[in-house]
Amino acid sequence: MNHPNTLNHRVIRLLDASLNRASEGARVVEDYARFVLDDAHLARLAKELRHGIAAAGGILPLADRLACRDTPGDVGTAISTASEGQRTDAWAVCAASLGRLQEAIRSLEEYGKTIDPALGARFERLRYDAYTLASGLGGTQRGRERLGDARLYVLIDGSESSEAFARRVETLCEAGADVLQLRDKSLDDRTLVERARHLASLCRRHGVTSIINDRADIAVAAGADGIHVGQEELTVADARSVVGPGRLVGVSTHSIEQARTAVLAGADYLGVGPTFPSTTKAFAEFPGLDFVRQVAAEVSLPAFAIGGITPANVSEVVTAGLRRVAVSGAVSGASDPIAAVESLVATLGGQSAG
Ligand SMILES: Cc1ncc(COP(=O)(O)OP(=O)(O)O)c(N)n1
Ligand SMILES: Cc1ncsc1CCOP(=O)(O)O
Ligand SMILES: [Mg+2]
Repeated sequence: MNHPNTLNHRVIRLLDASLNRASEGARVVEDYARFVLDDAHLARLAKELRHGIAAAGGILPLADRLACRDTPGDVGTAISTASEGQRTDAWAVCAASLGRLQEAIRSLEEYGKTIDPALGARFERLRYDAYTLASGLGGTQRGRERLGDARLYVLIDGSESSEAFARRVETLCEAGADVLQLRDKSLDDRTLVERARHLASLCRRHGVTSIINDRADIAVAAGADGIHVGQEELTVADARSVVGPGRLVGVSTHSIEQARTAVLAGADYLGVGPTFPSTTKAFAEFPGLDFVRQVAAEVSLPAFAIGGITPANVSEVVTAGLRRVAVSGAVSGASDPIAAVESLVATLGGQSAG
């Protein structure tokens, strides 16, 4: 390995500038996650990345870096582009910094190899960490923009007929549901896609989000807004490869580790549960309200608590920190589904959904 003092001082100068760029970029990203999103998970990852960059750069003593620094003589300080001065909002600032961060780490990786191949490999790993962070932030941003203040998410089956299904969808849209999911494991594919088309067009008319459970192909064929996948089904990447960037991909999660993984995979929202015993689906384990509290404490991606939630217990979910819930039995099994929707919406209302 070359000792830094024996290196061409111009390479040290370049590495010094890239280290500054990378750690400053990571700080700008960390500030967005921390202060704009209130997202402890992504802020922690950005901070860890910043520290990883500083630790890898520690191979160059600060005294050597400063000795080689020549800001007044830097020909690049006078070069600027019009787009650098224009940032429409805080996300545009964060997105630009994510790009700069990745570029700076790439420069550190390539020129770092001239000091020690292991340094190049270290920055390569940090570059992948930066890509993963970007995916988590991008998904979080997209999910928050697409789902806004959506609070009540209702899962429905395909009903006994097309007409009954359309009536049910209309009723739930008018009553105040924000998201409707077609979840029917018994219908044949032709009937499923026919119901899914009804769902997509009626929801679009009412400004309600339409989701298809499990089936990315049917979501695309029907023109629905998105797909929901479980832990044993398509991964976010595989679902995304089918539905594209314009549709939502939601993921069921049952632990905080699964929630963190789904965020970094670029999910647009999370299902968080099961919260309570459900009459719709049997479960061996219940992460319950503790899991709701964990997600609320560190994830800013839209997260819907699910499982056994009713008008009678929904306030416990709100107290635990989530104002978004997904329900099935509480609405479909109610003698008065409209009243059930209205009661849930009333309890979930108030401050921002987060
Ligand atoms: C919003 C929402 N959350 C969780 C689920 C459950 O999905 P999954 O774990 O894949 O189980 P099935 O619904 O496929 O039985 C969901 N559908 N929606
Ligand atoms: C599909 C699913 N996944 C977790 S809970 C659940 C069922 C939700 O239905 P209910 O609100 O009736 O418990
Ligand atoms: Mg599923």
